[in-house]
Amino acid sequence: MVVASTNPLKRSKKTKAVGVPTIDLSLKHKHRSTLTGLIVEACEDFGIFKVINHGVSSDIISSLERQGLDFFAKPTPQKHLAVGPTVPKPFGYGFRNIGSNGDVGDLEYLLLHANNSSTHPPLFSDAVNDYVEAVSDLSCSLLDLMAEGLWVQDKSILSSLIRDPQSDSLLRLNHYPALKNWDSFINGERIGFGEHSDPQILTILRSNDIPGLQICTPDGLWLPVQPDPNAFYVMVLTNGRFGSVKHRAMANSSISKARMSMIFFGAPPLNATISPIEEMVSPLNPSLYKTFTWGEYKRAMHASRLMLLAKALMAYRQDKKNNLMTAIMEDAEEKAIYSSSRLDTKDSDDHIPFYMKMKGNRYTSTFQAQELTTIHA
Ligand SMILES: O=C(O)CCC(=O)C(=O)O
Ligand SMILES: [Fe+2]
Repeated sequence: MVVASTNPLKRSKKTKAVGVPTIDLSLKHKHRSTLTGLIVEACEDFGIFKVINHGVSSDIISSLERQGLDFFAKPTPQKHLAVGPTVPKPFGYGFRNIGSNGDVGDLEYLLLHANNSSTHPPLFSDAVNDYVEAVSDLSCSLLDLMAEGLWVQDKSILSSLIRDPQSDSLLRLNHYPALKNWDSFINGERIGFGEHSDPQILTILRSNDIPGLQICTPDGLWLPVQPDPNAFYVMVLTNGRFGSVKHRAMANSSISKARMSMIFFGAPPLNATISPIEEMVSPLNPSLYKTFTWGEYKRAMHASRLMLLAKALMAYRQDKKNNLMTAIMEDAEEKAIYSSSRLDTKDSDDHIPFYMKMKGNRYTSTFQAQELTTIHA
């Protein structure tokens, strides 16, 4: 099955070409084996591909897009209210706005549990459900094709995890507001969503026509991905053979239009055991990871992140005068060097949104200092 890969992506020389491979799903019936081969190649060489003729109705996509944009256009208190006070963290509405001196540009988002409608904004729950159903089906078709391409005996071994009613799949809407004026662009490129690899089985991303998404090549070069509102971008991972590509999103550089991306993360149920697909393991290609459940994996990621953030907060408090948080920390286990970045001057001490980069596992996150204090106490 699937596990996160910390290995660099395995790519051949031919992947130097700029551009992401396109997978035409209309070939599914007549040219199936060609298609499965192309999907496997795209996963191995790029870690990302674009899907066209995917069969998801444009009405379903535009309905969620319209409702999402209406939601983000509301004043902030109403956005919090619209998702409801009972929604447990981390679901609901979040924002990241760390000001003009910070490393991160404007981003706000809505994070929903795909299978738990209590996390869906009641105002557009139907649009969310329709979209989730359509992209889950697409994910399952792609995973079945992938399994076929890998000559895995049980073709539905991956898709059955997503189909499971208990699957831990998520839906995220990211909103990158338009620039207020060209002056806000004087600092050049700003990062809207820092570099990371998604940990789930697969990611299905769709954005409107405003650019922003970038992927990282094995040489460390950032390549912009051309936005295509009629297509989906797919990232997949499994036992180091397919590495989910490292990516980031730049803050919006359009003065007239917001960028909105809608991202489905297909994940197993929390209690599902995560181990490599049997056919992928051999004496020459042993399992890279010990077996654990998806829930255990998520908890471990969360714990290491919290530890890091607690340290960063303490460093920030010690070095508040110049408002620059330079917390360089060594993680005892991983010996990874982490660096963090600047904080907003405008927020109060107890409520500091901050952003940091962990070089060790390339995870970028924004947390509220308030939450941290509680956790740390
Ligand atoms: O908004 C985007 O285009 C990318 C966001 C992303 O990578 C994520 O939400 O995991
Ligand atoms: Fe991502």
